[in-house]
Amino acid sequence: MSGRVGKPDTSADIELRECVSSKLRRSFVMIAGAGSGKTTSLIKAISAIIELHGPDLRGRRQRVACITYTEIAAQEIWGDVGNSHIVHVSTIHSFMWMLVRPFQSDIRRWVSSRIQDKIRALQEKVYGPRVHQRTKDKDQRDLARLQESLENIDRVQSFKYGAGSDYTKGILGHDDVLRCATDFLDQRPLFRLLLAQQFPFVFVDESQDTTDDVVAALKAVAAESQGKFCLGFFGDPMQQIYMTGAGRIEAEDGWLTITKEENFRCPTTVLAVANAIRRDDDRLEQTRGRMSTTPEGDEIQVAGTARMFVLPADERRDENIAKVRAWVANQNKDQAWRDGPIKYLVIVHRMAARRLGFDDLYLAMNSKAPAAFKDGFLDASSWPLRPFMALALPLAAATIEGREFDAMTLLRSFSPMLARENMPTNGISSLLADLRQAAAKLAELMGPGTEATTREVLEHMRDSRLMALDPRVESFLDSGVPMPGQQDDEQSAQDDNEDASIEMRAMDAFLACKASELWGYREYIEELSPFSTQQGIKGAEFDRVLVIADDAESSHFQFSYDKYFGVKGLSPSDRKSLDEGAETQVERTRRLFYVCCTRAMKDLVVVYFADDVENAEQAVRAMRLFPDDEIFTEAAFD
Ligand SMILES: Nc1ncnc2c1ncn2[C@@H]1O[C@H](COP(=O)(O)OP(=O)(O)OP(=O)(O)O)[C@@H](O)[C@H]1O
Repeated sequence: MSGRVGKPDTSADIELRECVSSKLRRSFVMIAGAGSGKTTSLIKAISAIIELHGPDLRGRRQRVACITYTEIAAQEIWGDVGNSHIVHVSTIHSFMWMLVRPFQSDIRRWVSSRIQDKIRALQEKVYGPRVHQRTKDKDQRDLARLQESLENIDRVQSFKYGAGSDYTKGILGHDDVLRCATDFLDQRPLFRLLLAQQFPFVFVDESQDTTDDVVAALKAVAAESQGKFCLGFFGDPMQQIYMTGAGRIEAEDGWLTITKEENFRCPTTVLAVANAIRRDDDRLEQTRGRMSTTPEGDEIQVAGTARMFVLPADERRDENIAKVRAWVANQNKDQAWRDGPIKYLVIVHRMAARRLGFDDLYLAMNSKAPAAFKDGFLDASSWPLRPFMALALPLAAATIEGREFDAMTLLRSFSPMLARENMPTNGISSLLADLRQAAAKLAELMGPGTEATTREVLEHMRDSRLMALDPRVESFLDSGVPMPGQQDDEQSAQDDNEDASIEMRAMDAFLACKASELWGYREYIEELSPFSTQQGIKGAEFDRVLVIADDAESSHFQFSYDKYFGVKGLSPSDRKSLDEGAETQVERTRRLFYVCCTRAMKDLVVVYFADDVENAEQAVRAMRLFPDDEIFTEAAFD
């Protein structure tokens, strides 16, 4: 077990232990700031449950459910609780799928009605005057496909959860799984009872980004099984990153609200910045800060450093970042700042994309692309990317590196040719030879430095049946390469605000990208590069953090550092949002900035690239987030 279980108890840990140990179990909400040890408390509570109720739970074949945000976090927490089989740690999607999976005939009914809804939506769709015929043709093909799926749904033997929904093949995608499970929980008392009986303890980490529907569904379970079921949400509304997140979750009657005052992660200088950022939001103020132990055994506060640079948003960005690093290395007498491991947090990938060679891919999936593409680009979950992440890249790598066993394992998982129902009784060796040849061709197409496009790779995967593609991908492959003038132009896509046109434009750009760009993208996504997205570092911590605030290098509609720092005024649409009581880019950027700054365990440097440095410097000083003498411009390098 890692050190988290062994951390000293806080008063919150004691309250939590009471919730889980008493005969009448109590649900709770733990709301606390960054680095306050929420995940640590969660792990300690699970360990307490194993200790107190382990044999009882085993006897009744019951388990503790712990829901986390990513598979990586799930593995870490499971390791922290000693890989105990009484604990089921997973993402919300995997958890929900585990619950619904046994109810295959109910799933079939649900899928039928979902297809009918989609058919109705397409039939009732009204097109703007500028939408191109190609978009309408694509919708007609999608409609025909859905109608065919509906006719064939009874032939599906069993439904599975997979990447990208494909109903005819019995695959439910991420969205479907959540919708299906929350519908079941909402409409079926028996389903709620079953959840409570199988999992008398359900804990949700990073609960601020759990959707309202999931929160409501779990609360409904708790309401019906009071005393026997313990539901716990661990979260911080200030760390909500996704627009679909529930934010602050309110405790219900009889629930306990647990708070934690301290921050155990950040040194005092960084903690002061964190508290200042929150001053403009919920005013939560954390105490203590990171401690270290002297050789004499005394605990002392770690000061660390927190600095901000305002630099010109010009072509010298890279050069200036190198200067900042060298300057901090000298000031801190810490060589690592010059050439050692530091973590760059970039708002979106543009900056990383340029440096890692996936600029076209970045533009296709971000510039004027549908919101779902942009969001899904951040964690590689968007459907056009999935065939590459799941199969094309790992299979090409295994083939190039001669890892036969890995290549075969991938083919077994993905190729419909090797599915049990398609296996020939004889002639397997020629089938395998065909697949090997197809894998070799894929490696050739994907190889670094080749000119093949993502379209060519996807067509090859489809034609050689290396993988059953998502029908949405197939639909775009079938639409063919746009002829000059055939593409819905940017302006018309925007004017009509037509999702279908925007999606088609983005897909045309995506399918024209060089497939080899995906290697750099994967390196980035898998955190093999020093860059991380500001959205992707939930729960993480690093010694040295460099946050890059740069609106020009991003095209993300959700965030604007210029507006947050007060350099740019609110737009009419921001004002409209404010009038309607909705949030603006300012609140969202503030939360993102908070998450970033609070990852630092030692040193924090924020570099803000601004068009008008003088004006930006004044605005930043006026915000009083950093002490006056810790805000610098290029003059510091002289
Ligand atoms: N009781 C404690 N005593 C000392 N250190 C602790 C304690 N609880 C947590 N820590 C340390 O504080 C750091 C932050 O803990 P943890 O990741 O659990 O916080 P968190 O609230 O989940 O953070 P965030 O919301 O920012 O992701 C970790 O390095 C952890 O080891």
